[in-house]
Amino acid sequence: MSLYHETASILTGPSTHGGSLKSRIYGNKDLKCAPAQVYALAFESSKWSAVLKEVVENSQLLQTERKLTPALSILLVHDFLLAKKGIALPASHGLRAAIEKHKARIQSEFTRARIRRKCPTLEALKASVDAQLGPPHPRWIRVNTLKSTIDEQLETTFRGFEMVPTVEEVMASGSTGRKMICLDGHIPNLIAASPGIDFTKTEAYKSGAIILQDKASCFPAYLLDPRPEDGDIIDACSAPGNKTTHLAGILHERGFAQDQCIIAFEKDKHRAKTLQNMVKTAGSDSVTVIHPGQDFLKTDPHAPKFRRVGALLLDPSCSGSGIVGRDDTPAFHLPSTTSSSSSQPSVNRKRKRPQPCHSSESKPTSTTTVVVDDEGNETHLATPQALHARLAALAAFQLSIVLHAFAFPAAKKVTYSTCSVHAVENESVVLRALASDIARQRGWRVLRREEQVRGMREWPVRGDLQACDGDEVVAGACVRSSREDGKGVMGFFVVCFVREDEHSKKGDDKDNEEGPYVRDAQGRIVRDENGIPTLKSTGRKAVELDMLDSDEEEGSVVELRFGEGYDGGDDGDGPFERDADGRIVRGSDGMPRLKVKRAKAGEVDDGGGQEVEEENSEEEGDEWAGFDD
Ligand SMILES: C[S@@+](CC[C@H](N)C(=O)[O-])C[C@H]1O[C@@H](n2cnc3c(N)ncnc32)[C@H](O)[C@@H]1O
Repeated sequence: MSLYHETASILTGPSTHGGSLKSRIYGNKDLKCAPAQVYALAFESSKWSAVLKEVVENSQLLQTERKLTPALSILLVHDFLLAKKGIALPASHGLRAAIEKHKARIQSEFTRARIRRKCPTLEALKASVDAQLGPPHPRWIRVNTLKSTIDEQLETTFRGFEMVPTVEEVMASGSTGRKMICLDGHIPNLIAASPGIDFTKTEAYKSGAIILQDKASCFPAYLLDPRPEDGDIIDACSAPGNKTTHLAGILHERGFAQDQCIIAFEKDKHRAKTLQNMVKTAGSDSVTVIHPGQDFLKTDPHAPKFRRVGALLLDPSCSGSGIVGRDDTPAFHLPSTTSSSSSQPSVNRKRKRPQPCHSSESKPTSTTTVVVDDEGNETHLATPQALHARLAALAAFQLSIVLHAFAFPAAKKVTYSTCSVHAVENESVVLRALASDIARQRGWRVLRREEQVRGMREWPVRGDLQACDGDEVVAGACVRSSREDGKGVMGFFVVCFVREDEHSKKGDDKDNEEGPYVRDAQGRIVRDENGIPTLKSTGRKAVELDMLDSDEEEGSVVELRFGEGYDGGDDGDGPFERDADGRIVRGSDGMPRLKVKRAKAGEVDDGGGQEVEEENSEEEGDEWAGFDD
């Protein structure tokens, strides 16, 4: 089979098999031609196909040359007009002859197509066609802090790269061949590198020291802002594990609380294997408990093993509309086989009419909508009804995931994200979740923009106000990104929900965003030799040990490290007094009230101090779930 036949069958074959164009070509063991050659032809012809479609239709090629199919005509005309060496077939070959005998007409139709686009030269037309692809996507690389540091990577993997201040410069370097990087200004430990550079062969990639992860995909773990005092963290929909390992990296930098872990669910057993591999390579297997093949929706939030779950990351399956064309493959436009120039729909998208050179509106207009499943397989939905039904089903599932997360008793923050651009999967799910009974009962609300971690607070693209029913707070809390906004990221959406009782105290006070404890430059809580954190509000330790042990028998001193075995109580609630809702009772300075047996009246004497009260006498053999931040 010739290069043209093989490429045509890839481009017109069922795109629901095998994922992206690149993976369909490189993963195809039956290809006779070199995959790189097939990919180059497929990519370039697709890129030019809107122009070439007009050339083929207006020169009536398909009506006169019956052996040509629409796909073959685009590929052959592409090489005839634009490839340096022309059509890669012997001069006597029937397909080449079928094109070359119409040489004059094809060339004049090509000139007409250029003039219709108001491009004075071929160079201008080429620039216009390239511009339709949008700015090239940078390579986003997250340094895995479990295994390496930014400094180490700058000295090794990125040695020889030019450091520039903006991602725009990095994106532009794709066409110059220069190797540039910039440190991202929003997400810690994230690097943007020049488009097209393959890092999968590097030692750092193979060892898990770097992870190739789009910037937007780093938003959820960063926005969730996991902390030692959050207790266990659930990643509800985990595979392949980008966000699971990101959570681990953030917690590692802050210092995992003892026994604190990430609980990762993945319903699909096959994808769970990928997750297991990724978690292992990233070096986070010791802190991650994977539930392969387990449906998060079937978990019991009230099960004892989840009682310490303080935060959940939800990244459920979605329409994938934000990642269409993630391998930067443009749509493949097919010419009509009838003599009318009104064409059949393109395989992906078609333009309504040619756009002039330098037009800011020269993007193709969608005619069919593509949804991408978790494996990267694409399905083309031709009618608005089909799309509507698909999105409604997805949104119902996504909402159920959010509401299920809201039910975890100790949960105080939840992020919900999709790689969809559709409001029905994004802002609408947020509104429906907020209006739910469980959200109202338990006090769930959105984490307002001004309360978010710095990088997310400063990210400029926010939720759609109209889709939020005009609610500016909700729209501001929602974080969006799109491939078209020139920031080099994929289409994405994320929001964080918090429990009202936990966050209402913080208000707009930026100093409080780090929680109530003093932290060092790395964000780790400052503790004394006993592991006791120091409160910002008082500058004192959160709990004075000596108030516990004065009447204690030797060896029965309560250890107050996060999550560490606490043998001072068997009610599962740890050493502090709790109210009817299970919340730790505090004094006016935020100090938790101890319920340790026989402890003396060990108050904190700064005015707002409280007494350590005598409590349960059966405080043995249970674990303490950590400070309730
Ligand atoms: C968008 S992907 C998650 C990507 C992942 N968070 C990452 O960053 O690498 C959604 C995943 O959720 C899984 N999934 C879907 N429904 C689920 C459920 N009810 N319980 C657990 N996993 C589920 C899918 O199999 C899929 O692997």
